[in-house]
Amino acid sequence: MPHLRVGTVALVGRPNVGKSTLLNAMLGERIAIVSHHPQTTRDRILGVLTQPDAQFVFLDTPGLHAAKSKLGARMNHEAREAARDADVVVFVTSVGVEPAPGVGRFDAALLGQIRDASPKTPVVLVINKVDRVADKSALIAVLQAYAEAFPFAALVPISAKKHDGLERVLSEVKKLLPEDQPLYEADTLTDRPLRFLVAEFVREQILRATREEVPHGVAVVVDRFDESGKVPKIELSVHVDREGHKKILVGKQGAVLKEVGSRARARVEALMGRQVHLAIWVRVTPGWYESDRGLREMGYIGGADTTAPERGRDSEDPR
Ligand SMILES: Nc1nc2c(ncn2[C@@H]2O[C@H](COP(=O)(O)OP(=O)(O)OP(=O)(O)O)[C@@H](O)[C@H]2O)c(=O)[nH]1
Repeated sequence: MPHLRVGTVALVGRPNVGKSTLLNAMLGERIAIVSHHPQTTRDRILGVLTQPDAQFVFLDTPGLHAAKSKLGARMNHEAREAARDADVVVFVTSVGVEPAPGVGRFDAALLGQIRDASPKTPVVLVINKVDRVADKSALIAVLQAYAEAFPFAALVPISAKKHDGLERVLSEVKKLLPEDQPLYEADTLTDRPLRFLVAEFVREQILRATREEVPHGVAVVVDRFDESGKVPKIELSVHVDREGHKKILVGKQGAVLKEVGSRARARVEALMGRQVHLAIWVRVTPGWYESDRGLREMGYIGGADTTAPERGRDSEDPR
């Protein structure tokens, strides 16, 4: 039997550098949610890629950032843990149209944290969004600066969006994985329960449909997942921080929520390969992300199950 390279790979980096886009591109399926808002990813999402000679088990971590709330502290913790647990860390950074020729202060701090948390774990640097750079020679100074700042196992410029350089990322990571038996069946894509993905798909569409002020206070919870009928019925609550956010999210005559619902439904149907019915309620739950209770109820503490405990329906907007 041929030896397989098998192991866990943590994708780590600042918010919004393109970690979820990279994961989705490598997997060829859209699991992690993507939006233009920083801190879109709040949980570690496991995606599995099986090749004839390797199995990559990816952890997509929330972007590391300065903690401003309990939720932020939780995300930092998750990300550091992922780096510590993984066989290989892929450190993702991104460049602007005119790349600054050094290592950003924040990246330098993060790399220090990774080295402290897991000094022996090999780290591959991925410089994403190079499609934005017209003069590619500007990347040389960036690569040099990063190479001097940290003992990376490899440095790979890519464009996750355009699927450029992905094979090279995979081949560099593969070299660093231990030899082992596969951890998952070859057709496994993720270990996340379907209900988690459904809640994430709805949250993704909300982030896309709303502006700056709404997204950080949004949590989506599956209240009921009923597969007994011909068409599965999924009921979800969207928790927002303020009455004003609810107004924005619902939109004039429910137009925004309707759009969110039908786009999310299309993704769920594509994933499940069948028709589904989504019912979404918007509820005002001020400051849920500031208390342990709130985080637990939204599924951010104590497992990834996004099913809510029973609670009163305080503010409803059935679609
Ligand atoms: N131009 C360009 N944009 C990209 C590329 N990769 C990702 N983006 C964009 O960057 C934004 C952030 O991408 P995400 O994949 O959500 O970033 P992330 O690092 O997972 O973000 P967090 O969830 O906040 O940690 C989105 O608007 C993407 O479309 C790329 O290769 N080129």
